Amino acid sequence: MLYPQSNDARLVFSLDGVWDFRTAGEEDYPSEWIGEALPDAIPMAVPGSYNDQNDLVDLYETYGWVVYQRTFSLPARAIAGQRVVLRFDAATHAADVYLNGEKLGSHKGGFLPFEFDVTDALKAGDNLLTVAVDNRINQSTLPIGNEGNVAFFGSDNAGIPSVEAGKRYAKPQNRPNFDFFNFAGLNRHVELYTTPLNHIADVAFVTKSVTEGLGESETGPAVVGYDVTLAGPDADPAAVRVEILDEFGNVVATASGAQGEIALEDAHLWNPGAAYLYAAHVTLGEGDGADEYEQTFGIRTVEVKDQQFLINGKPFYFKGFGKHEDSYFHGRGTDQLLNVKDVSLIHWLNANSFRTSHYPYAENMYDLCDREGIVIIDETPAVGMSWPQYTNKPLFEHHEQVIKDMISRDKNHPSVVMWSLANEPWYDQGGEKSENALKYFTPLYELAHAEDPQNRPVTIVCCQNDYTKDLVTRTMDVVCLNRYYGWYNLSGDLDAACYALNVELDWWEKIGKPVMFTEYGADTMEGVHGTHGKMWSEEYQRDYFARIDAEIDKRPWFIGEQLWNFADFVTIQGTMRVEGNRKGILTRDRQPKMAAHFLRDRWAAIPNFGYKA
Ligand SMILES: CCCCCC[C@@H]1NC[C@@H](O)[C@H](O)[C@H]1C(=O)O
Repeated sequence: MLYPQSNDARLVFSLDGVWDFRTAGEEDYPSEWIGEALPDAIPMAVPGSYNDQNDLVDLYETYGWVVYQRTFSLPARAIAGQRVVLRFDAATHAADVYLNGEKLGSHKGGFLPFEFDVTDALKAGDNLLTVAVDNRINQSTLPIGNEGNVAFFGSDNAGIPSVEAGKRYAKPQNRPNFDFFNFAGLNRHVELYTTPLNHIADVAFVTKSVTEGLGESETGPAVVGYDVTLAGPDADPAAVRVEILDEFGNVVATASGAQGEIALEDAHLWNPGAAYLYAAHVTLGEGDGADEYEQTFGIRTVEVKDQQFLINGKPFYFKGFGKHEDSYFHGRGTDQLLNVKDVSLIHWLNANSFRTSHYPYAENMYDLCDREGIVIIDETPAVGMSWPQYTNKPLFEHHEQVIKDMISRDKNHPSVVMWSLANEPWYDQGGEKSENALKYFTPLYELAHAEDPQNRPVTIVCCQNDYTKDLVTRTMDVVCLNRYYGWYNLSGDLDAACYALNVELDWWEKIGKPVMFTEYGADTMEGVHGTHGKMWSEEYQRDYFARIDAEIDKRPWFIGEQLWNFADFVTIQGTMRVEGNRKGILTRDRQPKMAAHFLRDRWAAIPNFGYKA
């Protein structure tokens, strides 16, 4: 799905700003709100989660529907004869969309874009846009919500009559089976855009070959494949032209036709830490009615081979973290200033990568990472899964759609090097053997490979299950481990933690796949210290990474360290969370804890390539 773009053939009208807003409740929203002005509305900024934007109404505890509304008008001369499309970069978690009282449609899933052709639904003058958004999560949504139970890390004394009576009495509420606050609403940009009737519907770029071994500033022959998808009553593939522009805007190659291959003699490769972006200027037809779209792309290859993760044929070492889209006031809302600041902090830390834990992030961040040479593991919102899900067919079908939509949206980003199907699906306990999980995830693994024109590696991020019984993780292209030796187990004892880690790594060595950490860490309250740093102190977090890293350095097939987390972030309230999860090496307002300085020095000495070669 192409991102909206203004150019000689297209216009974009942003609908960001302050909308009208009402909470509606868990059952439904009043039908009279659909086509009339919202009564007693409060202001609500878009993009942004609604949860933190108002202190008169407790929006933190909202459960069910809220309704956003605004009017807009478009210049008739600007849209005459054009398609007009209404696009939501995301609406969390489900949305019903109405224009001038007529339902345009609905969308399920809170982290990927969806759009409606509104060409025939628009009227002259003011148009009334009403969007109902439902924040409920359950056993059939991604992410997973508990039903009639407690949230992940929630506290309980099940079975005690009074406690059970209290749980029955409690008002209906979301019980996330995941460890981040369920920020919701129109978290991302909303826009209208135009295209000609015959238009470019999608473009895909694939690096077919490069000159391997090129130094980061060297050039050499490369071949790029392209595929332009058209739409419209008489869109003609023979009318497609492609110009490839280098970073200075010089045309370095041209092609015609909707599909083909382009050979570049002096190609600059996209490398971690040394990004090089080309722009493909795609046109359909000429003169009035012509369409055009400019798509950036990078020339690079990605491959798993001999227990190494190769980018442009060189063994890459992941240095970085899991992150969240999470910030004061904005909640999970797109905050491009924070994206720019976080990228600067990734550079300051001498890191080179992150995982989009635990959902696809806003496109703006991937664009930034493309130009800054930061590597991304792109993850679906499948977090909190367990044995009830592996036989849930409607959920499986939703999961398939999410994978297709995520790959369709992100396929051209050179920064994206691997797809993560899920975070920490739970396998054992409860009697579920992971055979059901294997039957659930194997088709999704194959789907991700099939959907991706670049056929990137596919993984699943595994939780601290019994790895000897985990039939799924070992089938992935890369073994991604979330491990907390010295925190959730062997707590405070880093000697025992390192011993246990090595027992497990000895086991993985026999599996013969590349292995990396996608989570490891310790909750840390900034300002808590000790000469013999105990848990929650800054010294303990630093010592934790120093000791664990010394162990993984001994394993040549251990290809990366993405710790948990880049920064502190908000979760549900609970006995194990102090204003959220404190495993950040930065505070939520992005100030470094002691471990950040340790890691900055460690990572300065670890090259992007060849660390273990
Ligand atoms: C036994 C519990 C295992 C929890 C594994 C650790 C969790 N992984 C997923 C993340 O979203 C959580 O924030 C992290 C944690 O709790 O800090």
